[in-house]
Formats: sequence, structure tokens, C-alpha cells
Amino acid sequence: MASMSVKHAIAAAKKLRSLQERFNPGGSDIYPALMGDEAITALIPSGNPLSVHILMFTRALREQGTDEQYEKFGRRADNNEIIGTFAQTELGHGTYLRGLEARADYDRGTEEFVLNTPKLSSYKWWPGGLGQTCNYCIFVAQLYIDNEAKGMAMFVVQIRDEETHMPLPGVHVGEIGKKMGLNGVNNGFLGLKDYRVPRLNMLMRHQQVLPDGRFVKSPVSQVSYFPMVFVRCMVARQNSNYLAQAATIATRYSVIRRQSPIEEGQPEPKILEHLTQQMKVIPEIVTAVVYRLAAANLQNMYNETAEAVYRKDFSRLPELHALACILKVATSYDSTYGIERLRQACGGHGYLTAGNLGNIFAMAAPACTYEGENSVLYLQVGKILMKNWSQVLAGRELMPSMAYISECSKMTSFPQWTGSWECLLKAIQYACVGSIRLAFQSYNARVQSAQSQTAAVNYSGLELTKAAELHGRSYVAGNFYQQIVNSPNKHQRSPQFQKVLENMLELHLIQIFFRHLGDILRFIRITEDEISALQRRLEEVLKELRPDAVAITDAFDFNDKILSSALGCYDGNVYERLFEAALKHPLNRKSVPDFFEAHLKPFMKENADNAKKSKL
Ligand SMILES: CCCCCCCC/C=C\CCCCCCCCCC(=O)SCCNC(=O)CCNC(=O)[C@H](O)C(C)(C)COP(=O)(O)OP(=O)(O)OC[C@H]1O[C@@H](n2cnc3c(N)ncnc32)[C@H](O)[C@@H]1OP(=O)(O)O
Ligand SMILES: Cc1cc2nc3c(=O)[nH]c(=O)nc-3n(C[C@H](O)[C@H](O)[C@H](O)COP(=O)(O)OP(=O)(O)OC[C@H]3O[C@@H](n4cnc5c(N)ncnc54)[C@H](O)[C@@H]3O)c2cc1C
Repeated sequence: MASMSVKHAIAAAKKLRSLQERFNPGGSDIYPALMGDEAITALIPSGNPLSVHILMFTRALREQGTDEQYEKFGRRADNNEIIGTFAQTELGHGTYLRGLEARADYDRGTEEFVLNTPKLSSYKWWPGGLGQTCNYCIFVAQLYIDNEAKGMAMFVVQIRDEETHMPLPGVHVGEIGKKMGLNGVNNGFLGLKDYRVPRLNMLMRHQQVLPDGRFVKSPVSQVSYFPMVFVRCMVARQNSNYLAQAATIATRYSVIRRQSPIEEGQPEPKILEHLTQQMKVIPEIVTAVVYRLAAANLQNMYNETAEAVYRKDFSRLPELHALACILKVATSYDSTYGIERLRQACGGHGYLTAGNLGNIFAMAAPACTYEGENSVLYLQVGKILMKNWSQVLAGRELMPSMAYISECSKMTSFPQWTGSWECLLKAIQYACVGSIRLAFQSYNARVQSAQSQTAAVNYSGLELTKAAELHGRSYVAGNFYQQIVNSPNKHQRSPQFQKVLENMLELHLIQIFFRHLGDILRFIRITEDEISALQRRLEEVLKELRPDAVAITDAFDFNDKILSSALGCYDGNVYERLFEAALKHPLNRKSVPDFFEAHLKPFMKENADNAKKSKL
């Protein structure tokens, strides 16, 4: 599996390189184009062992290294002459970066760093491709000068000989073992013992160690987190893709499969005619669209911020960090939930490997963990919301993506309920701001009672998480609303297409409303009649979108090879493909399985003999 994945990954990397040369020679960002070609990521069902090389190793060299270091290492990495990974997480630490144990001690006598993973828990553990594929890595370690800790730093470390691929002296490297998915990625472990690298192997665009050992601090320490921000942006797009693939499969299957008459005496309908089936499938189609649009927005913001950071303008980093966290969390949580819901919507056949829904789930699910575990990133956003609420109380302006918080904070009560889209969107935003206000009261009370900020964050964690989740909902729904209702290219859309988009907006807003009804009712008075009216609208808009479900998922444009699913094949020959897949199973090569003579027959015979004896 690993060698097949490497073979496919090399083909994908070649394609990526040609895309880069075509789209912006020597430039960096072709990822939107790349992501437009889901083949690159979906055709390697066991995961891409070069993902981290492409997404993190090459970018860290470009963004964290000096121009000279890029010339020495980055160009070769971009050209895939060397293959690297991003080795930050350790066996003992992943979230708490200040707790990382790997260390880099500067030796001014030789102008080298001595790298060590002092304990088993210090071993790097998880980096993609580290086990077998990579010959280099970005090694993240605590920097020490004269045994004084200076914070985290990144080092270019060669771990295998470029000719023989043998691990170099002082390097202990290997595969961490089988996972619930992505088993073609060879996530690895790495131990270093007194491993020396030249001073210029420390990435020094933002912080430097001079030959005499003097340390020049980064103007903004968080810029070293930038490689993670990029992948969070990619995860938002990638997981919306996974959800779109699953939605395509489940939709196509739901218009092929017939089951259970709706009216007595009527023929069995397509299962998508059942309202409850529509409620399982159609909202996931819309969620995939909603997150694809939000991820595209985020990608643009990343590109703008990356250019600003290159000009040493770090002002947009906090907003990008907050949005990258919230979208990475929301997309990975909702896509994972949605893919499982779509699998269940396909009955028993959804559980077959031939349906590929299990593998899509296994590809999507780890995104809730890597690149910042979701609950931790929610707390990150919760902290940022506390800082921004202090700004609101001080009458200061907020970052654009949080402007609604200022607006809602000025409302003494929620306006008359109308049930319009604006009303539904404002209700979600108003509930979010109410949650932020309550969280701030708890958090601030703790800080005022002399609790540390870290402790106050922990003990207010449930309210901070709620506020962060509602902020994510507000941002995503607000972005979708703007794209559908106020987009500058709205007039270029046909009325029919605009109507479909508006139906998707109606469904998304009502679905989020019902998902957070409890949170909303905490701050807004809504009558039973008003809620029942929304229930009717929900049923109505599902019915309206039913005829468009196949067309919308066809528009995702995943071909059969990418979907790799007997349930989602374009020609609809589901049963033939399921049967074809079944006959290919190794157990069907023989009429009588080997285990019959070896195990089953003796077992049954022994039982029969015992039964006879007991009768005597
Ligand atoms: C061949 C072609 C194939 C290529 C194409 C494939 C396409 C596929 C696309 C996508 C699929 C993705 C595949 C990816 C594979 C898997 C990759 C996984 C890689 C990893 O997992 S790398 C390791 C990731 N690890 C983490 O994320 C660690 C998480 N922990 C943290 O981020 C931090 O520890 C913390 C944020 C939780 C805590 O930080 P800490 O320093 O302890 O303290 P704080 O007070 O919280 O923060 C201090 C200060 O900094 C601000 N801040 C924190 N983080 C950031 C940031 N990232 N950016 C900017 N600012 C940040 C924070 O807000 C605080 O600010 P303040 O002081 O309050 O103002
Ligand atoms: C498929 C996959 C690929 C990966 N690829 C890479 C890679 O290429 N490079 C790399 O460096 N890493 C990689 N990782 C590692 C990944 O980044 C870490 O798993 C992730 O950062 C979480 O760290 P951890 O696993 O050590 O969990 P921990 O940090 O130990 O957290 C465990 C649990 O503790 C709780 N928790 C932790 N901190 C807090 C807190 N502050 N507040 C409240 N609760 C908390 C959360 O519930 C969390 O889930 C990968 C992981 C996976 C699964």
C-alpha cells in the first residue's frame, strides 16, 4: 500500500509541479487550482505520503527561511529533488508547543546546533512521510543558547542519505504503525542523538542566532506558527471536498435505491422521496457548498496575509489565525458528522468498502485532530473572542470578520421576529454575542479573582467553546448570505440558478437555527407559532431542492474514478457494481474456503460427536 501511495503521490507531485510552472512559475500558491483537481488528493485512497512535503516542508522553507536558505534548500524541495516533512509533534506533546522537549543547543565554537530528543517522549511522532518517504525534515525544537531557553525554532535536518536512503548516524527513524485510515502516508517517528547541523540550518527569516551566539528575537513570535495556519486553510477546503464526495455518492444512491411505499398500494419510491431521507442528504449537499465558499474566502485571506507578512506587516495575522482555527474546526467537525450521516442514509450497502464512504470518513476524520486538535482550537478562538469583547467594552473597532459582534453589542433587545433570512442570520449572531458576553462575565470574574489567564480559560472552557462555535456559525452563515444575496456577480446568474442558491441559503439558515435553537432561545423570545412556521418552511424547502439534488452534486464534478464508489457511479448500475466487487473478494476464489477442512469441519464434527455421546 505504501509503495502504491508513493507511486501515485509522485505522479501527483509531477502534476502539481507542472501546475505551478503553468500557473505562476516559481510562485507559491496554486493550491486553489490544485484543489480544483480532486484527483490529486482523492486518487490516493490510503493518503498522500507527500502531502506534508508539499503543504508544509516546502512552504516553511519559503516562509520561515531567508532568501539564501531558500536558494540552498527550498528550491530543491520545490523541485522535489529532496522530500521533507514537518516534524513538530512529539510522542509526549502535540498541542502544547511550549512543552516540546526536542532541543537545539548552540555551539558557538563550531557554529553548529546540537540536536537531541533527550527522552522517549521527546521523539518526533506523527509527521507525515517521516517513516519511510522523507530524507529531510523541518525539525521543531526548543532553542537553547548557553543553556538558556529562547523558545521554539525550526531546523532543516537531513535524516537519510540522498543516494542510499539509509538513516544518517545519530538518526533513529521509522513508521509509527497502522492507523484507522491514511495507511499509505507512513507517519513516522524520529529520534536524534547529538545530531549536529550548521548554524545556517536554523530557519532565520524572522529570528536569528548570530555566529557569536547572540539571539535576535522574532518581531512577532506567532509568525513561526504560519505553516500550521496554511494547512488549516487547506483542511477547510479539503474536508468540504470529502463531504461533497460523500454527498454525491449518497444522493446518486438515493435516486437509484427504491424502498418502502409511501402510499399503500403504490410502487416502492426512490428513497430520496422520503422526507426523512431528504433531511439526511440535502442539508449535507448544502453544507459542502457553504464550506467550499467559506474555504475559498479564507484561502484569499491567507494569500493576502502571506504577502503582507513577507513585507513584515503582521497586522492581519490575528484575524487570519482566528478564522483559520474556526473554519478548520467547523469544516472538519461538520464534514466528519455529515459523512457518517450520509453513510447511514445508504443502509447496509453504505457499510460496504465498495461504497467508499468508510474510506472517505477515514480520510476526513483525522482533520479533527491534526493541525491543532479541534477542542483546543475552539479554546484559542474563545480566548480571542474575550480579547475582542474587551475591545468592544472599550469602544474600539474590531477586525472585519468580528464586526457583527460590535453591532449586536449595541442592540438592547432583538427586533421584532420576522423569520426573514436577515432575521435568522441576525438571530445566530445575536445568540453568539450573548454567549460571548456570558463567557466574558465568567472569564473576567475569574481573572479579577486573581486566577491566571490560562486557568481562567480552562475553567471558563465550556462557555468559551460555545461562544467559539457560534462565532463559526455566524461567520460561515454570514459569508454564505453575502455570496447569495449581495454577490457582485449575482446579476450574471440565471433566475433559475439564483433560485436554487436561495433555496440552499434558506435551508442552511433554518437548519443552523434549529441546530442552535436552545442557544437562540436563551437570548431571543420566539413564539411556538414562529418556530412551527420555520418547521413548515424546512419541509417545504427540502421538497423544493429535491429535484435539484442530483444536478447540484453532479456540478461538484467528481468522476467515477475519484468517487471510487459502487453506490455513486454515474451510470447508476449499483447492483451490478456491488456484485462485481463482491465476486472479486479473495474468499470467492474457491467454492470451499480453506478454513473448512482446517477448522470448521472438525469443530462441527466434535459438536456432533459430543451430542451423540450425551444421548447415550
Ligand atoms: C502531491 C500533491 C499533494 C498536495 C495537495 C494535497 C491537498 C490536501 C489538502 C489538505 C489536506 C491536509 C493534509 C494535511 C496532512 C496532515 C498535516 C498535519 C500536520 C500537523 O499536524 S503539524 C502539527 C500541528 N500542531 C498544532 O497545530 C499544535 C496546536 N497548538 C497550537 O497551535 C498552540 O500550542 C496553541 C495555539 C494551542 C497554544 O499556543 P501557546 O503558544 O501555547 O499560547 P497562546 O497564549 O494560546 O498563544 C500565544 C499567542 O499566539 C497567538 N497564536 C497562537 N497560535 C497562533 C497562530 N497559529 N497564528 C497566529 N497567532 C497565534 C495566540 O492567539 C496568542 O495571541 P495573544 O498573545 O493572545 O495575542
Ligand atoms: C493523521 C495525522 C497526521 C499528522 N501529521 C502530523 C505532521 O505531519 N506533523 C506533526 O508535527 N504532527 C502531525 N500530527 C500530529 C497532530 O498535530 C497532533 O496529534 C495534534 O496536534 C494533537 O496533539 P496530540 O495528539 O499530542 O494530543 P494532545 O495535545 O495530547 O491532546 C489530547 C487531548 O487532550 C485535550 N487537550 C489537549 N490540550 C488541551 C487544552 N489546552 N485544553 C483542553 N483540552 C486539551 C484534547 O481533548 C486533546 O484531544 C498528525 C496527526 C494525525 C492524526
